[in-house]
Amino acid sequence: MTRTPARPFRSREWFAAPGRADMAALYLERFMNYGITPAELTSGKPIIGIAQSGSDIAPCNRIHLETVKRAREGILAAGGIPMEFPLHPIFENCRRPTAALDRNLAYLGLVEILNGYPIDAVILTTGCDKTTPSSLMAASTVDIPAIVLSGGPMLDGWHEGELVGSGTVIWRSRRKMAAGEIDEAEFLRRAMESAPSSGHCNTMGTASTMNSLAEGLGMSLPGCAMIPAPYRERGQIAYETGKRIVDMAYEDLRPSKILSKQSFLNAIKLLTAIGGSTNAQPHLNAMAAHAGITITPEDWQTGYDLPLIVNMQPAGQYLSERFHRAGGIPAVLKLLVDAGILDGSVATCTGRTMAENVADARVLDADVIFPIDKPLMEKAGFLVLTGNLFDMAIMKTSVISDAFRARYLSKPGQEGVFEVRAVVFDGSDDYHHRINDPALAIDDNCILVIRGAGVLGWPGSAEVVNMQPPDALLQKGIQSLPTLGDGRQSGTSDSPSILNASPESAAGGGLSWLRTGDMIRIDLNQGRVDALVEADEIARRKGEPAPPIPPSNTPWEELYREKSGQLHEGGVLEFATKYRGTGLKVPRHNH
Ligand SMILES: CC(C)(O)[C@@H](O)C(=O)O
Repeated sequence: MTRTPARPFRSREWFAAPGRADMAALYLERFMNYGITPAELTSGKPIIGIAQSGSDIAPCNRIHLETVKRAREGILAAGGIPMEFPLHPIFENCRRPTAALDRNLAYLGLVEILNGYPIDAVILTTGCDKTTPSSLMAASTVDIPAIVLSGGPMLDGWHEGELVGSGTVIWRSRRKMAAGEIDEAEFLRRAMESAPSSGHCNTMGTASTMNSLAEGLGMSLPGCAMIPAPYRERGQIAYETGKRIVDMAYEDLRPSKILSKQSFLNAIKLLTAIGGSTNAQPHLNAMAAHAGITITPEDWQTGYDLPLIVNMQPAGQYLSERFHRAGGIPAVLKLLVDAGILDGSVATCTGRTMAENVADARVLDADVIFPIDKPLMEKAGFLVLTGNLFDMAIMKTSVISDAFRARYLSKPGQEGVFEVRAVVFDGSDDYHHRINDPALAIDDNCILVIRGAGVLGWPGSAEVVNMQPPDALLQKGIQSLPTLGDGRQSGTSDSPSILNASPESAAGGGLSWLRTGDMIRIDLNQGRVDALVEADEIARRKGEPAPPIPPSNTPWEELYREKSGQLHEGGVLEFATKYRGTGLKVPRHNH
């Protein structure tokens, strides 16, 4: 039976090359050198790209060297032709000066590949933090049928009978080491045991968050996000994803037909329910911007009033393997749709609505997924903040500890309001160099502030705002101080920082004139953070030299700085957001 695609496949423009038999021959011949026959390429079957994000330097995604084998079989079984190609690698832990540089670079590269080659539809292999947003940003720009295949998290990590989650264990052990409770060898053992298998972070860090949100946006098959990388179901969903993308190619089911304002609002709400990463804020904004959708600070605030229902580190207790067995993202979506919190009518890659996809999903472990009316925490979303130091920053309220609440947020008659003395650091070298300097006299009336950590400053925006207190305070049992910065922090961190402050210091934002010793008033009820500095003094300081930032060290750093916007708008290459649907036109011949 021959199937007629809803829109002629773009690969026909290459391999049938109407009126240009010479070009068709040139396009066809080199694919044969690895065994594809001209008959296959001219048969009218869709060519399905597989954007391979795994490699030795992208270990969180390395599982995709395996998953794509099953994805290829799914593609072939459904009547498509697979063509695998590399995505620029992104490895959050290791990439210096920051992996944020790679998100926009991988985006650019993927756009050019999808646009410039005979690809009719694409599987986006995702895993580590930024592989998901960069791929989805590109899919929106090109707007050919696209589906996310997550690589999945690692198995749960165990150390001496206790769960140890990747990332989270690093920040917790770092504090223990500074307090003199563990040595370096024990630190490494904990880190190693938190990462027991292939896959990305097993906590609700940025990787799990972004893959969960891709599922929540309807861009992956239901259940895809949380299947641990080594599980048999991972190979099975790779096969199903391969089959499904062929159908999507025939149906011409493109990202623009799936992604809507409503689906992004759903994602913001899902983010609260799962206790997801603060990095989701710039990434969701970036994905929306490339899809032609504006997400405002008010839209972000709609997530604040909602409950946390997934009991996963860093906000909760468990890790992803247990969450998967508890029902994973489909079970959470089902609860949220049934409670009327999510709009279940949104489109998804299955061709069905979100509500239809999750109709049969169930919670299988009540210790991990809580009911909406008896959640782990009420009002657990990101608090959106503004003030004289920035236009927008966020605070992840689900990680505020009882000790932090008692110390800062519970002053009788003034709940949620506190004043603290700023100790300002210019980047993390400065922080590490001076944090234990007794001359700074840091105590628990201080807020640690880091600047020069944003898009322009670092460059790229670094995960540095979860600064820990000086060793002397840790040794006295003070686990955290308020922190503020124009950078990001790890999604695996349990620090209730005020972060992603934007515009950043290097763009002339308010943090640029802040001085050590200034008092800062934080009013969580009003959503404000203000330095208590008179207007004429602020004006005087603005005339002084700006805080130092390092020069660009590579050509891309320079170009990235020139073209990227601020974090509250997603930190995207701003000129790029006007390009949408580029794949609907086929570029002219090259010879
Ligand atoms: C653990 C990392 C590297 O910090 C990141 O992956 C995140 O979760 O934000």
